[in-house]
Amino acid sequence: MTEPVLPRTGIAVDVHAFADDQECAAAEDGLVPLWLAGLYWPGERGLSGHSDGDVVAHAAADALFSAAGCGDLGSNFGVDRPDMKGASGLRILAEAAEIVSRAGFTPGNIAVQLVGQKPKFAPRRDEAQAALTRAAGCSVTVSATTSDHLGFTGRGEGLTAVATALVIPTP
Ligand SMILES: Nc1ccn([C@@H]2O[C@H](COP(=O)(O)O)[C@@H](O)[C@H]2O)c(=O)n1
Ligand SMILES: C[C@@]1(CO)OP(=O)(O)OP(=O)(O)OC[C@H]1O
Repeated sequence: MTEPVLPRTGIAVDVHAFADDQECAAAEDGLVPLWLAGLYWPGERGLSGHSDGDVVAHAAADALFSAAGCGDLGSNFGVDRPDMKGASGLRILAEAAEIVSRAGFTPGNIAVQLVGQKPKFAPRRDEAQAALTRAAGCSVTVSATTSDHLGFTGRGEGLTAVATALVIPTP
């Protein structure tokens, strides 16, 4: 009997700290820019990272790798590769979708939840989902929640994103 071809699910979490005062002082206009869910957030303190620190895009990419059994962010992009310095989350997500497709899987959809007090995400949800969906080549939806001022996200020390993805073995 032949095995049924089933979709596969993946899961991922990404965390980045907000840039500290020293990093902001070293930045061009005194504030590290925030890149989140593929969008620039004017006036908001940015995240630390080797890349642009976009937790939403990173969690989305890592969930695709998880679903396809293609390793993870670090095994595909390294943790300090010079060519990834400042890399945008949208680039990482697009490249992850490409890697997964080459491995024989069609990305089905990705669902991400952002955890943090700010920025207030909901007003820009449609814009963010459109940018992420374009990069991934499949539907990406994003919800957001605070942690009720609890923990490191609640204290405004950083952001977390949790993601699931579905991929379908390409016939
Ligand atoms: N960074 C965030 C966090 C939350 N939201 C929206 O607020 C709603 C209520 O959040 P609670 O944590 O108090 O349940 C949430 O459902 C989101 O719609 C947001 O936009 N940005
Ligand atoms: C994306 C990568 C690329 O160097 O950079 P970081 O900004 O460190 O982000 P992280 O989510 O910790 O994943 C690791 C890296 O692959």
